Amino acid sequence: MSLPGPERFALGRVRTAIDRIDDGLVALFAARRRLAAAAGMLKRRAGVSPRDSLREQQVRARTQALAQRLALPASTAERLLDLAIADACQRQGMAVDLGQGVPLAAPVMMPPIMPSQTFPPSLAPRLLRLLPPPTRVAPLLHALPARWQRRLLEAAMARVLATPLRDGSLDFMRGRRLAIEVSDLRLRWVLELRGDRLDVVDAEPEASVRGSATDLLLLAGRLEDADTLFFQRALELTGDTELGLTARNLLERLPWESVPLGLRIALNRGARFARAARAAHRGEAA
Ligand SMILES: C=C(O[C@@H]1C=C(C(=O)O)C=C[C@H]1O)C(=O)O
Repeated sequence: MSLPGPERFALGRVRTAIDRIDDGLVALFAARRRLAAAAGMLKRRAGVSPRDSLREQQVRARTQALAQRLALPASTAERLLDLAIADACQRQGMAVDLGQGVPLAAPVMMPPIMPSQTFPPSLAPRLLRLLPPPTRVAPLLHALPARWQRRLLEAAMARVLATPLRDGSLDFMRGRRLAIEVSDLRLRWVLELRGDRLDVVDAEPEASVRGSATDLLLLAGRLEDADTLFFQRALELTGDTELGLTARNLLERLPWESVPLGLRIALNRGARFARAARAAHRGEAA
């Protein structure tokens, strides 16, 4: 196909974006399949029928409502759901039939799971192992436009670092560039203090802090301190050590009480969850 230069260039960019979306679709299907396996395991343990046509109707209705909002044709959404539900049924060892032929077993109501109810210890790691590890989530995150990733990170930092940004304890970052690298998610952002906000910039960093998503979450959620993580080589500092160490000290002294409570709880829960999932994947007791 011979296209003039600008069109060829633009088509290349569009196709790269399409490839990312396709990666995201496959990653999402893989994640859905694992969750279906978890649902299957729970239903088996509870002794209820694996097929639940009422739930399937709800799943389809929700998806159609979203498809309509996003101007996706109803027939496309329907075929997507046919595929997803057939895959879930197959994963749970059911005959794949989308309700057109064999009559379905009557749906069985499952007892609601109470918030205080926790999974028995033997079940939790098995369920957690069904979640995709961060390396599998990476293609999904890469499907998000870089601009959105930046905005999310900038908004999160503005909240977490509101107090040090106001009281000047971040002034050492002015004009300096520090990178945060999430190794297993293959993400890297270079941060610079501009005015009264930390911006994600397109430039080479002077220093980098590198760690896995779980270790960085453990640090942010205050479940692990920076020294321990550096000592275990779970966190790595490269480049200008002084800048890196000053940033680390600031993290350590971060007035945690000034971080909004909801965010603190979310970080703490997220970090605990990531730690338990990692332990389950490694086959350790969490
Ligand atoms: C995943 C489940 O198992 C089956 C598959 C469903 C789905 O793919 O959404 C929904 C109901 C069940 O027939 C479930 O019960 O939630």
